Amino acid sequence: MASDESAPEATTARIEVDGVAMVQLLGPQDRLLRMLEKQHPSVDVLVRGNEITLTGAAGDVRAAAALVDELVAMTRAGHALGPADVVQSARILDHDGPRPSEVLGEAILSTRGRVIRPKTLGQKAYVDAIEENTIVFGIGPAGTGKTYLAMAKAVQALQRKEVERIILTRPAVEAGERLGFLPGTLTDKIDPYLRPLYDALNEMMDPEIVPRLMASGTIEVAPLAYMRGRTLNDSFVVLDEAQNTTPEQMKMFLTRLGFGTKMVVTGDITQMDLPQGASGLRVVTRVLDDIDDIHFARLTSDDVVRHTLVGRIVDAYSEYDEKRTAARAEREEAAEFANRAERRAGMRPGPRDRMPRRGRS
Ligand SMILES: Nc1ncnc2c1ncn2[C@@H]1O[C@H](COP(=O)(O)OP(=O)(O)OP(=O)(O)O)[C@@H](O)[C@H]1O
Repeated sequence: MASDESAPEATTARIEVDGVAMVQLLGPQDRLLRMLEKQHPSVDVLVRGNEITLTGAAGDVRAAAALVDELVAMTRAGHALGPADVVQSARILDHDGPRPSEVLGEAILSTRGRVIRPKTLGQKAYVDAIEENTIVFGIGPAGTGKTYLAMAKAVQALQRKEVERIILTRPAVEAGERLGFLPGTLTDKIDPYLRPLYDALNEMMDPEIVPRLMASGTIEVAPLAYMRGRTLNDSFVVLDEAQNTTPEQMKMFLTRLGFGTKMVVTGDITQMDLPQGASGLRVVTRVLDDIDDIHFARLTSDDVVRHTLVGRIVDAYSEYDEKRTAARAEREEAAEFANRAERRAGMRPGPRDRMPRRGRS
């Protein structure tokens, strides 16, 4: 509960924290408190017992108090807060829309003593879209949790018995389609490409269960070429690194959809490994733009949950790419203009060009 005492130059808000251990709220060695101060550097934060006093300009104090209230609500709901939660909560409060505790509070999976939750607004929208649609495309830069959250939703669906199987697939650009796999030797050959999917699975499930579920076919990790000719029923299917599919592969994959199946396709259009030609992911965004039950979730540098520098690296590259694209468009336009001028200079006007256009059909 916060109370205001207005002074001419500064406002003070006092927040009594009930029902929450202060160490959970402020973190070991006050790490979360330091993070809180970083979000609102102009506000003085004083903690005495279970009372937090915030002093500073009225607007800043109000924002800091709203942040504290949200952190208290999340802690009270059993959310073990980390520094990223403080940063993300402050960001979410900057937007009109759902409250941080609504965005960051959803538990997708509890596994090995950890709870997997969305960590940003974009991740929450992505997870909600997966819940609500049959086919979801998660498109955005590296490190935004596209694969991780798709897999968490897959494991959740299996645990809730909404599906019978999980299928994880990737286009194996360098080997998969060219080597020609034999089922018996699959694991040996595909490991390097599918390794990240195994690793994420092992983070989300008891590592002892994973081989058992794979042996029984409940979980299948296979190159995209293995989907050809099949109908995928009662499954949760994740196609990862979809920027490396050709348009034909993407169509082949999407048309495998059977009853009771959900598909999540993840990719980053800026990270294509294909030597040439169009990306199936780029094409599909235009082809399936406006179909009910198919959703395109866009993640951005704001959703990067790796080191905060990764978000800035992503932005810097986007800016560089935009400049290059603009420069290329300018060059093409100049060349086209020069071409046209040359054509005009080289061509004597014909009789049709001198004739008035009106009346021609
Ligand atoms: N909500 C989350 N909770 C916990 N960890 C997360 C979350 N989102 C992402 N991560 C972490 O970030 C890492 C990167 O996520 P992920 O591999 O899904 O990114 P991506 O968007 O698919 O990027 P890439 O294109 O590089 O694969 C994951 O391995 C995971 O450790």
